[in-house]
Amino acid sequence: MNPLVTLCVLYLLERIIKERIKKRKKVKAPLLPSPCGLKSSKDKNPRVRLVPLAELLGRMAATAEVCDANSQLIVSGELRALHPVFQIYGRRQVFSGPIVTLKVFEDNVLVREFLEEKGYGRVLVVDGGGSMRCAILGGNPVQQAQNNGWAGIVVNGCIRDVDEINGCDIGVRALGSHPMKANKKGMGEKHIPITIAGTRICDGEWLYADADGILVSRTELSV
Ligand SMILES: O=C([O-])CC(=O)C(=O)O
Ligand SMILES: [Mg+2]
Repeated sequence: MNPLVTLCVLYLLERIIKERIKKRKKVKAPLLPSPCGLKSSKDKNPRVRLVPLAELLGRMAATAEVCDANSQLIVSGELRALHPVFQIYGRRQVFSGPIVTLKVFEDNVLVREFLEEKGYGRVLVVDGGGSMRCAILGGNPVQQAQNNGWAGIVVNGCIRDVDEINGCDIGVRALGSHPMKANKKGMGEKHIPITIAGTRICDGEWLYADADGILVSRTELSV
């Protein structure tokens, strides 16, 4: 073959292969914010993807095992355990996912707003200031969260419609239940660092929950 033709063919082949590799690298899931304290780098930034429940459960080690295998991360503060103050609700006892933080006080408008979004396997962590005077999460938004693919909801406050919530395929943790509803003013702050159950938690960190307790990790843990 003419050397010029050979060169052209090789050049074209190289371009086709490079295009294919580029297409494969594209990830469609949304990019999460970097947890506070982490440099924002694409490599360290966890991406959310839809994970089938079976795969999720298959991959997730028990929180006790995670603690035993990661003493260095505990010493450095990258892995923390929430104080054991939460009651367990919802059908999913074991759940994990990237964290979305929300701070409200006796007001549930922003809680509902978040759970109306697609969840992509995320966990909504709500600092409700520990209020024992009303419920900031009810059965309707939990149903929606289940249908929208949220993995779980952790509430530093109270919930209501417990029977309904216990029928939902999602993990819910809260301090307790209360029959009274919350205000509807829409006050609160999204995606800010919060401190609940003795633990500082940032948006974009990872939460792992099972019957033994709740862990928060700066980054996704390989299990
Ligand atoms: O209405 C409320 O504030 C809470 C509630 O019961 C629900 O959302 O189902
Ligand atoms: Mg209700």
